[in-house]
Amino acid sequence: MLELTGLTAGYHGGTVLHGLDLSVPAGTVHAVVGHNGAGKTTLVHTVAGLMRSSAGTVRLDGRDVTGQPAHRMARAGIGLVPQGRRVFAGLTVEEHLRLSYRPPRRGDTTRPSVWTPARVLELLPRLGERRGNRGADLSGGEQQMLALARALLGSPRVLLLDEPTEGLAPVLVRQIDALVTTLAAEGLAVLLVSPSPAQAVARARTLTVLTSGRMTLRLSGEDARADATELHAALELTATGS
Ligand SMILES: Nc1ncnc2c1ncn2[C@@H]1O[C@H](COP(=O)(O)OP(=O)(O)OP(=O)(O)O)[C@@H](O)[C@H]1O
Repeated sequence: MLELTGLTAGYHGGTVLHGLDLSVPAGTVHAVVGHNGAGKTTLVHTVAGLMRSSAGTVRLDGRDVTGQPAHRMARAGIGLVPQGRRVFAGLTVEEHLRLSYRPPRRGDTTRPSVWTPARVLELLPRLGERRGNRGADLSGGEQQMLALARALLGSPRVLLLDEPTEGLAPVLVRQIDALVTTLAAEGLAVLLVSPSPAQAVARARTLTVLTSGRMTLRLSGEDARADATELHAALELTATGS
């Protein structure tokens, strides 16, 4: 379970994220939807320990991990799939997997799942076919799979997905969506940030609309699937979306 209370963060003394409260129970997807610049990446980076919050708390399965640096957040069980994938151009798939593999500490039985490179390749067989290829030679979809593989190899409790389908063809978007559902069913708490209400509505137990760093709407995925009018209004979209 990931719990954020009053989370506040920004850059150079300015505030971008204004006191966000949000919780993601294990085994569920919480989608944060908002336009470019709404603060989605700031949120993800703050939770992942890549930026410091100026107020508020981050709790992981009840434990306060606020203000821990990124490597400790990763150790504590936060897996980040960053926007833009961030794979190393010169390293092969196999090298990425080897370098990213961080088994849980001995005796830590609290992870929803333990991921080894072999298990990751079972989930993402395309990476196995491309294991000798360098990051630069992979397609966008393959790079996205590799970014996901890297996060899983820390056997996380929480998965932070920052616009995981950005720039991908519809068939790959569907594959990523299906993977998100599979991973949540494994017991991971998934925080998915997306500019696309369609993707969020399809998968999420709960949705939050973020506008200029503030929550402007929260609703259940079930309600949004039945009637997305309120969601679209919060995003200032027409009922047909755009
Ligand atoms: N490194 C930075 N230094 C200063 N301001 C920043 C920095 N990164 C982001 N911002 C500002 O913070 C605000 C929120 O940006 P953020 O990247 O979190 O939004 P986002 O919702 O993820 O948008 P996008 O979909 O474009 O990634 C924007 O006004 C942006 O200009």
